[in-house]
Amino acid sequence: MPLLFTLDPALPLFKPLYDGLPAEAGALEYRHFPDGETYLRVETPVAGRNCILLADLTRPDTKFLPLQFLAATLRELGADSVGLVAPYLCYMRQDRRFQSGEALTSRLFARWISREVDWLITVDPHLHRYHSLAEIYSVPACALAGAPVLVHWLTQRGEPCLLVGPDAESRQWVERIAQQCGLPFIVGNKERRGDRDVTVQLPEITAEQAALHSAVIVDDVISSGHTVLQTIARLQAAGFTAIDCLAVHGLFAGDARQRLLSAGVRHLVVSNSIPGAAPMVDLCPLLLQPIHQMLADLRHRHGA
Ligand SMILES: O=P(O)(O)OC[C@H]1O[C@H](OP(=O)(O)OP(=O)(O)O)[C@H](O)[C@@H]1O
Repeated sequence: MPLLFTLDPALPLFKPLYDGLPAEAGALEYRHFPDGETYLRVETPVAGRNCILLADLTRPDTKFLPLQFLAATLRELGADSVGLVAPYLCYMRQDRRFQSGEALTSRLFARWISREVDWLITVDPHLHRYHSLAEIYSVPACALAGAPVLVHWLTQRGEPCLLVGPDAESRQWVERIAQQCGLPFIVGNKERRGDRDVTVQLPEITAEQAALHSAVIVDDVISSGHTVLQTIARLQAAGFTAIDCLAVHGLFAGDARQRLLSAGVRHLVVSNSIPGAAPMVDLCPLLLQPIHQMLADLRHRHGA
């Protein structure tokens, strides 16, 4: 049976994964010395075992080094393999040098992760200018689509609505979700001038679409919230009175969540990829089979 480790047992996906895999929970002592450096001790014997690390990679600059220590220590202690389940994969948006001299952090981060683990599973990792994680990750890396759980939420809600993708990139998931739910959709056009400076334009809304009065904005990530705020403003100007927002990853930088609610979002729903206060849809059913598959592939590669 594999061992499931995490540096943060309060992660919303830890217990569902532990219950669903099945796996044995790996015990750790993890704390910080008074100067802030990490102390880590692996308490469960790991020699000859397959280890799965569940990690929250939001604000990765403080979380990545402890994760590296853990992965490297598991290997030093004889683990057969170390796999990473990072439902939200950080450092995917700097996917090219937009200006000369910029650090290509997506590629550098991928190189470091690929050194530490045998495989990676994540959900909707902002594959925009990259088409596959294999372009930057040198270990088997599986990018799952969160769409099925979003479809499930929309289907259960059962309210006719217009689905709205804020930008060209969102077409890939909005179109698929709309087809599966039998709902109409539109896709906007976004111009980003800075971290918190975006403009979203929506195509002309037909009388039939406007008559729905209800819209659901669908996106992969909410960070500063400005993409969604712009989209809300355009929808309100078009007469929509019930606006919901459905996203896979709710980063909610700063006061983004409050700003969205103040702007009039009725339901703000994200997945349990990231701990937070928003209502959540559960990614666990998506993750279980791919984790089994990664472990089976490993056994196959090792000739077991
Ligand atoms: O909440 P926000 O701060 O607005 O960020 C969230 C938005 O950012 C991402 O797209 P991005 O603008 O990075 O698209 P790009 O890949 O085209 O640059 C993402 O797909 C969201 O639409």
